Amino acid sequence: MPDSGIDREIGREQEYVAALYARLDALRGEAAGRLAAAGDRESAGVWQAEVARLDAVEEGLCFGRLDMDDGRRVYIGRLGVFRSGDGEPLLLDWRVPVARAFYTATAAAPEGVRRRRRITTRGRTVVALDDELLDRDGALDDGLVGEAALLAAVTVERTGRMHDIVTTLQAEQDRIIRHEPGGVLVVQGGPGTGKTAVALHRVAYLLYTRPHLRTRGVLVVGPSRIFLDYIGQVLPGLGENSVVTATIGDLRPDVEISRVDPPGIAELKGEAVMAERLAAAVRSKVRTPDQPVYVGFEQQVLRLDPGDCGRALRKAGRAGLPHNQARLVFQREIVEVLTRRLIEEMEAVVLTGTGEAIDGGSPDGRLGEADLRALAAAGVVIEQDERDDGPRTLLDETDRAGLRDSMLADTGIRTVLDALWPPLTPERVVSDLLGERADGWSAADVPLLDEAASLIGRSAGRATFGHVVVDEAQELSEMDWRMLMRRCPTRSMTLVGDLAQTGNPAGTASWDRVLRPHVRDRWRLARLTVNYRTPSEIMAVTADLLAAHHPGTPPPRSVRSTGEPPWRIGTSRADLVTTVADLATAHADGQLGIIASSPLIEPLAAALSLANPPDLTGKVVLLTAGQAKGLEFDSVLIADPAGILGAAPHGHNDLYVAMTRATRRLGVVHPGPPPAELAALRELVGCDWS
Ligand SMILES: Nc1ncnc2c1ncn2[C@@H]1O[C@H](COP(=O)(O)OP(=O)(O)OP(=O)(O)O)[C@@H](O)[C@H]1O
Repeated sequence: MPDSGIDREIGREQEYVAALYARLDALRGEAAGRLAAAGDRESAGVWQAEVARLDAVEEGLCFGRLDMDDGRRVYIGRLGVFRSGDGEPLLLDWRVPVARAFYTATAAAPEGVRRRRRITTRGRTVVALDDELLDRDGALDDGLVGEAALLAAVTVERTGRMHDIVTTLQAEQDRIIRHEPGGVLVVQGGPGTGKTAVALHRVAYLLYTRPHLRTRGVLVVGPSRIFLDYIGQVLPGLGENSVVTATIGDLRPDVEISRVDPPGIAELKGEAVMAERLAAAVRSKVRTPDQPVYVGFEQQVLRLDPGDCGRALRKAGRAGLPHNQARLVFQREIVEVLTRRLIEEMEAVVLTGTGEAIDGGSPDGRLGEADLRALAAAGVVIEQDERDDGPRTLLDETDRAGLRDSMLADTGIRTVLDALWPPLTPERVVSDLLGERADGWSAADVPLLDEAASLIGRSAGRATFGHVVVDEAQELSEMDWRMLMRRCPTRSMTLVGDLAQTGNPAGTASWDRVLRPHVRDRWRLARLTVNYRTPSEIMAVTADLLAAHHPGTPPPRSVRSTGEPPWRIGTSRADLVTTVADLATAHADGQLGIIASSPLIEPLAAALSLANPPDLTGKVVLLTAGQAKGLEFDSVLIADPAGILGAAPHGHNDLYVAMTRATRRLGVVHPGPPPAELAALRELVGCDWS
């Protein structure tokens, strides 16, 4: 189109977009008015959310237009806007079915679309239009939709905060986002394939199409607080503010994580067998005596036989309740036995009308002092003139209930009951099992405490969710999965991850292995194959690492090349910090992430005056490979790759994570010879990032 034609077209779209913003402003005014007039907290909450939703869509309100074969024309944007009066749709929400073709139509399968137009706005001004005609015969189809806009989006400078990709979602991503919500959907994909982005857009899609999830709740689990901060703006930017985000540790806010487990221990604590051990530990606290137990109550001595205890234990066990609740059943049973015994004793001394003692009662035919005291303790007062009445049942049901309550409140009886079936706390169960002093908990203890809480019945009131999303799902241990499944009774889940990036030794190498115990084979696998982050030059140098440790895992196809091959610089251990610091100081273009082995973090933070824990919005961000999980930077400098490789059993995966965080440039500084996996990298003598 000649320039004047483009300008005219932009002008026309500007008019349309201006009308949309005018309507949006009117809706905002209306919502603000309703909020101000709201009479109760509930309606204030509703209008508050509506105001936030309308505010969130200011940037990029309208980003597309579809011209259909049948002459219809629809505009697509961040939310649905309707004309006042006749309710005619002016803008379609990207989540409605008609809008789907915006993401999936191709020249080969145009889905009734003649033209797809991308509308780029800055503020409220239309600045560019990008048209694709889909009805041309033989048009090239490389699988990418709106390539120019996509490439513009993926090359933009990073800020330390993730943004939504609603304007450039690709077809393979859209399919996952709109996948039906029931059951477990696993999204496996290499680095940079958009797993996080897709998971978050899926949440927005599900909340829009299944409004009941707003009340049931949606939980997004991420690997760290740093990561949750990184993604924190995406859902609000899509108008969704109602989602709970948490790390696995946050699922038990009452547990303070204050220590790190030694190597190997976290792995053991994460194994599913720990659940059996905890259950056995809880069971072992319940004891059947092998001798009769004598219980004193108000100067009466009552006998409990092992058989009595066994019967009560079995009855409590059959109730199928958690330990502390089943304990109450057990106590009731035992107290019932004791009450019966006591009444037998008492009724043995009741007199007949002629003054005879029945049942071999006392020869003088009177209630003994001890009997009277026991009865008085139970609140049963026998008047003087009643004591010699004839044969009768001494205690009615109210008296018996009073007697049972007194027994339950009696410290002596409670001590006996607690010795047989003690009350438990999760902390005690876990520390007894681990044989550790409870001087603080580690992250791997959290699911153990949660398991123990559910075994003993201390999990009432824990939040559950209608849908759960887990990012970096490969990091969860078997015990973490158990804890998470308890938060999602419907088993409606979206799990995204990459088995080649597992860093946690207790994490997984098989989706089937971790999911089968919970959902058998009722889970679906979807794959993402295109890497939008990492250029082909960087992916090429990770090939050896991937092939060595994950043979058979195809690397994702990079969507672009930069012409900037990654490099490495050798140095001595003594010069390592200075070399890295010099390179960081020389870096000027965009955001730099320095990913270092753990022992280097402190000296580097000191040398470069960098925040530790990291500040993701800084020009230079310093972090470990574990902390870098899920994040990205314009440039990445890896310091001490051998240190990262050797620090953990899955060090190769950690190095793979570190190498795939860059959108443009990757440099490696290694003390001594480079690890074999990186030997093929171009070696530089000095570097200024140019
Ligand atoms: N369709 C898209 N349009 C624009 N940008 C995209 C698209 N898909 C992904 N991206 C961008 O690519 C980058 C990587 O996406 P994301 O972090 O979701 O990948 P990931 O698969 O979770 O990566 P990793 O496993 O390495 O953490 C992000 O900057 C994201 O915004």
